[in-house]
Amino acid sequence: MTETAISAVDLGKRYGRRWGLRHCSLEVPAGRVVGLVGPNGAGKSTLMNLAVGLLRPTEGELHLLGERVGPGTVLERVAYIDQEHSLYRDFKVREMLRAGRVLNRRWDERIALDRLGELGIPLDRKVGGLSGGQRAQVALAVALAKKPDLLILDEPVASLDPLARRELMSVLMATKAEWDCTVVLSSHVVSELERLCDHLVVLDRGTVKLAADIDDLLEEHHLLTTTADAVEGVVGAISGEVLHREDDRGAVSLLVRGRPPAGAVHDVQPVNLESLVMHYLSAPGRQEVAA
Ligand SMILES: Nc1ncnc2c1ncn2[C@@H]1O[C@H](COP(=O)(O)OP(=O)(O)OP(=O)(O)O)[C@@H](O)[C@H]1O
Repeated sequence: MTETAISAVDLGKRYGRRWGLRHCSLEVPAGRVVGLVGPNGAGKSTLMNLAVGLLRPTEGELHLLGERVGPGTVLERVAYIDQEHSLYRDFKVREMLRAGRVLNRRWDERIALDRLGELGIPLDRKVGGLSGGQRAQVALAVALAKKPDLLILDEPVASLDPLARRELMSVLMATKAEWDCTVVLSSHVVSELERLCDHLVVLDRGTVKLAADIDDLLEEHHLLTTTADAVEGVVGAISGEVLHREDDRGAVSLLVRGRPPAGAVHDVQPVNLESLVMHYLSAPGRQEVAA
C-alpha cells in the first residue's frame, strides 16, 4: 500500500484564545500502526477529532486516505473509537449492531458477530451492563464491521484493567494481521503502545515534537559515553546532532542523532524508545516533522 493515510499541513485548532494544536504537519504512510503519544493537554484528542471531522480546523489542511477533510466529507473508510468507546449505553449489543448496519454502507455484520462470539459477549445484554473491557471490545467489533481502511482509537485502554488491555491489544493485532488497514492509537505512555506500533507521533503543548517510523528512530539515535577529556574530539567527529549532554564525575553521556564516530568514543549504546520520547518531550521548543 503506497497511499498516504494522514497528511496534515500546518494544521491548527484554536479554542477561544488558546491553541489546542498548532503548526501540525504530518505525513503518515498507509498500513502503519501509529502511536500518538503526549502528556495531558498535548493535543492528541484535538488532532483525532479534526481527523474524523468532529472539529473544524482554524487553519491548515488535513487529508485522510487522499480525501480532504472538511464540511460534508463522508469518511466511509474511517472508524473512530473515542474515550467513552462511542457506544449508546441504553442500547443492547444487538441494537448497536443494527445501528451500525443502518449507518454504514460498507458494513459487514459477520465481522462483529464473529468477534463478539469469540469473546462470549451476549448480544442481548445492554451496553451499560457490560464490563469496561467488554464495552471496549464491542466498540472495536462495531468499528471493525465498518471495514475501515483507517481505524482511530483515542486512548482505547486508559480505563481498562491489565487483562482487558491485553485482550483488546491482541484483538487489534489480530485485526492488523488480517487486513492492511492503518491504525492510530493515542496514549500518555509510550510503553503501552511500543509493542504494537511501528510509527510514532509525539505531541506536546499542541505541537509535533517527533514523527517517524520507530525502526528509523531507533536506528538513527545513539547514546555515546566518553570522558570529559575526550568529549570535544568526539563531538567534532559526530556526523549528526548532539541532542543532549550529561556530565557525571569525568564521564560524559551524549544523546546523538546521526552516525556515531569511530575511535575515541568509549561506548555506543542503542537508545530505548521511552527515553528517546522523554528527551523530545523535555527539549524546549523543538518542532520536528518527518515522513
Ligand atoms: N473544548 C475545548 N475548549 C477549550 N479548550 C480545549 C477544548 N478541548 C481541548 N482544549 C484544550 O486544548 C489543549 C489540547 O487538548 P486535547 O484534549 O486535545 O489534549 P490531549 O492530548 O487529548 O489531552 P488528554 O491526554 O488529557 O486527553 C488543552 O490545552 C486543552 O485544555
